[in-house]
Amino acid sequence: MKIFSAHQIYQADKSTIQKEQIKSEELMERAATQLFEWMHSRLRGTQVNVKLFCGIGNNGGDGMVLARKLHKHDYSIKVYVVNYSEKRSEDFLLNLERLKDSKVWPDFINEESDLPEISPNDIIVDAIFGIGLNRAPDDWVGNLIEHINDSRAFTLSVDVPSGLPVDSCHWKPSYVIRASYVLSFQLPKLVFFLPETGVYVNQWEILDIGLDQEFIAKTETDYELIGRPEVLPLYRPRLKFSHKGTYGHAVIIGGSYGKIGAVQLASNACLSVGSGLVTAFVPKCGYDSLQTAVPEVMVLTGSRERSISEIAIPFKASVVGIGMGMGMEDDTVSAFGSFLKECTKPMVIDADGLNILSQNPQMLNDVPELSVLTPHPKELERLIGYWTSDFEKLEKAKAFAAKHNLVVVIKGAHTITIYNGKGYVNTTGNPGMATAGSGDVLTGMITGLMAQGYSSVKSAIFGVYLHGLAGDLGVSSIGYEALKASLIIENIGNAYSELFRQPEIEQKEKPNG
Ligand SMILES: NC(=O)C1=CN([C@@H]2O[C@H](COP(=O)(O)OP(=O)(O)OC[C@H]3O[C@@H](n4cnc5c(N)ncnc54)[C@H](O)[C@@H]3O)[C@@H](O)[C@H]2O)[C@@H](O)CC1
Ligand SMILES: Nc1ncnc2c1ncn2[C@@H]1O[C@H](COP(=O)(O)OP(=O)(O)O)[C@@H](O)[C@H]1O
Ligand SMILES: [K+]
Repeated sequence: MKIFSAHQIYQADKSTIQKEQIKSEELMERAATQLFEWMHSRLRGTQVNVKLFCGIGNNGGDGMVLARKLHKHDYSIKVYVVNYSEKRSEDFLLNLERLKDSKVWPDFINEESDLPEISPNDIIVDAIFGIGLNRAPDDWVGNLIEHINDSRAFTLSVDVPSGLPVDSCHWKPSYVIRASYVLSFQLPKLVFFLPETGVYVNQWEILDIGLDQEFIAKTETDYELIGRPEVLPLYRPRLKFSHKGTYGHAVIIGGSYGKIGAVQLASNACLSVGSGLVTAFVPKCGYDSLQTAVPEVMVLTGSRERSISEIAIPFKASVVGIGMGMGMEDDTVSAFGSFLKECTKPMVIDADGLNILSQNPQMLNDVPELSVLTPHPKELERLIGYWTSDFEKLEKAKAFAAKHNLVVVIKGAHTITIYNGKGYVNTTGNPGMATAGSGDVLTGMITGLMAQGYSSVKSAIFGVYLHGLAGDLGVSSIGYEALKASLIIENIGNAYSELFRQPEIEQKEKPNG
């Protein structure tokens, strides 16, 4: 699903209004009707106190329409207009009048007003700011937002949590609504998925307000949300008359004394995702344990006992995944540098491979184009330098990837794959995956997909998605805390199956036989 910038959403709005020959107030009515129906289908007339905090722009206008509809259906409501500016939008004013016509009189809150009482049992509708936020709220509005957050009442945000910037603008973390639930119009917003801003969004859902589909389809976006519909077309079915050679021979290079497990996890994951053959290259100390732990993986060793001091692969590998647990001994660094010079095919570089590149940036020139780098945030910072916001991080990562023609996988709760100026935001995975070795598993999976002939960027997007899905299936049986990286590997097969599982409704509708 595409992720639009605020500017693109305004354009989609405009295009819809023009094409359907409707007034903007009708689009607002449509959006707010969706909000109302969402609430009404859940509350079913329950007598709770709904307190609506509405700004003076169109987000506030949505709140006005919602209030009118809730009142019409006999809900107990109280409406507050957060009067932060004189520049009220036309549709806000129109719907303020309509609300008054239906005999609801909002309280106007300004700098001088006392903070309204909120009980933890109230339901708050947050319609103060939407995608129009262009600077941090004034202190008195910020104090009101803090007051709402402190109330611990269930808070339903309209479109976005108020105070959260949709695109890069100045904002203040304490002046953002901590939304229990966000009902966002038509398309998801990038900030829902970034570590700094995503924490304000507990759960979110998209409401289809019928924006111009043709406009949405033809608009190029900087970011895309990757879910099942996006990854299914990437899948390449296994062929009946194929053999193990069809699916490539991957080589996983890494490990050092005490860190052979990283290679074991990566090579096991590489096999489980479908690579035809996998060879691991490790220092001598890793030989016995690897052969015992994963008999399907072939093992080559260097001449040193505890670390890699030279890399020699006596056959043509389809793809190499390198770096996990490898260490940064001087010999290892020079072996890695020489190996990069010899390689021309895209590879996957992780962990110490990335750290070596950070310390020896001239080596970046030898990294084959279209290689996949899989940094976690600390490794990324070593590569691209410090950033002051997630927006800046993404821009720097895009510039870095473009400069070297690489795919950069920024790992995190929502891993983002960067390639060719675009970011692909993953939707699978869970906090149980914040555990030792889960990154090694990902590297193995991406390498294994490349071995089978998937392109670098498709391997990264698909691998990240499957990895998260395998983690989600893993925690479903044992919970977050107990998830170990090896259980992610065990669930790779289930993750593939899950991709093709029919939703239950469709299954029920299938004719018998
Ligand atoms: N296609 C859509 O997505 C639709 C959007 N609508 C609503 O319209 C909203 C956007 O409305 P607006 O553009 O009026 O913007 P907002 O309602 O988000 O903000 C109101 C105005 O306040 C000003 N402002 C920004 N930051 C401020 C600050 N810190 N202090 C004081 N003033 C500030 C801005 O000039 C802005 O236009 C969306 O979030 C959504 O709720 C719906 O009504 C209809 C359809
Ligand atoms: N909170 C989380 N939610 C979803 N996925 C997560 C979370 N924390 C970590 N992960 C995933 O787990 C992996 C961790 O990788 P990494 O930090 O390199 O671990 P390691 O070095 O131990 O292998 C990444 O793929 C990351 O996206
Ligand atoms: K809002």
